[in-house]
Amino acid sequence: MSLQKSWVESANSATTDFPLNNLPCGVFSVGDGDARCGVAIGDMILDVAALEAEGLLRLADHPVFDVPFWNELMELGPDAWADFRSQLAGFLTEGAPKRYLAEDHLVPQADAVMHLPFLVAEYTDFYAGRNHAYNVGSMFRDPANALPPNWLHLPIGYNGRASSVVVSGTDIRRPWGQLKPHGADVPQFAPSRRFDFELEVGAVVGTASEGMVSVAAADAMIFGYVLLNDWSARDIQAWEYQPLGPFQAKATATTISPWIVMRAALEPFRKPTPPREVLLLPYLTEPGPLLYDIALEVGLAPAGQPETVISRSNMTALYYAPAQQLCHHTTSGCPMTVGDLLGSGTISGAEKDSRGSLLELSWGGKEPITLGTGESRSFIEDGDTVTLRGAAIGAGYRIGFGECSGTLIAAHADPIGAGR
Ligand SMILES: O=C(O)/C=C/C(=O)CC(=O)CC(=O)O
Ligand SMILES: [Ca+2]
Ligand SMILES: [Mg+2]
Repeated sequence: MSLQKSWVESANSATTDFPLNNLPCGVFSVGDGDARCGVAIGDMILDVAALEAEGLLRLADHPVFDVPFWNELMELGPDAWADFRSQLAGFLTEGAPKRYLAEDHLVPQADAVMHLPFLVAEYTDFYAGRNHAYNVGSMFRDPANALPPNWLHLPIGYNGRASSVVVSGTDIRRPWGQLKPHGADVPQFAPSRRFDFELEVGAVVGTASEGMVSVAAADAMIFGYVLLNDWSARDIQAWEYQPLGPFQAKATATTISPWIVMRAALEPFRKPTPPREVLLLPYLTEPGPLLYDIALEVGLAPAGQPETVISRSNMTALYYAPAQQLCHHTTSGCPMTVGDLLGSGTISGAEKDSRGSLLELSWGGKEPITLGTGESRSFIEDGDTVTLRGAAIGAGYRIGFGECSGTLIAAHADPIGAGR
């Protein structure tokens, strides 16, 4: 696939995240205006809510963009998603006769504030990166048996909190929690001292299900993907997680990118999951390539300082693809809902500088990393900004997500106003 040219000049650059091939879905506002659905094109946003309101864009017999979230388009299903993309191409392609209709509805991204792009119905986080699972298992448990016995047979997950999901740019407050420092006899209630990020891709479920669905059907249910940072308090996690898994450690916040990249935009970049180490049960086998070649990176910038890229990874390091996770999620008959968000699990590569969390990069704090500024980090410090970026790289173009960024701010001095 090559670059599809647009008359929006900035969309034709090899460095923009948003060429015509992409057309990702976001929600934006300008000044005091209402939040509305828009599509990124180069350094602009096409106001699709305005196009629909003027009768220039029509997807159903009722409006779907009269609300500031994408769930109503998702609900129409995959045929409508494809129809939407082709109607947009009719406005934005180089030489498009309908150019003049779209020109009035372009807004510079620089003037816009981005909001959560969809109503997050429910949020599940998986543990599907083999290197991450191996590393965490080595540190938290037993290096000789780092992978739990079930790990190579099923995608492990836990039910997270949809209410924790925030859009890029939202400050994250360092949480308090119950934790038990190494060597201490009793737990304490204190601000987390080992606050971390997790580099993940989130799958946005666009079609509801009842009963079990196959892996192939699950793949078709996915509307698109976001970058996702599952902020994690490692000290709270290490103390609380047995036997039911993460709870408060991962409930503070989950940051997603402002743009949902639709599945169609990623089709040219499909890649298979890595070779199986043990045969999967038939229901989980991969019917065709289910991952995408998406280069990922993490930047960390101390307050007022330049950023250092501290990790480079790729979505292809996942052992279980989102479609396998979604299929497994439905095995119990669990109904999936439009707007369900599935975190992929932390995507760590095999190399040291491709690890997707500070827990791994600093090996539990034993090997702090050095930033370009000369400072070192074991975990995130107050004022640090962590930014995830990701893009599938084509010939002369890239399909990106925009930045998935958040700044850690100091813990409340006294979270329940009761003194310490
Ligand atoms: O092995 C554990 O105790 C769990 C570790 C995690 O970090 C859970 C998690 O969020 C899964 C992931 O992002 O891969
Ligand atoms: Ca996670
Ligand atoms: Mg979370």
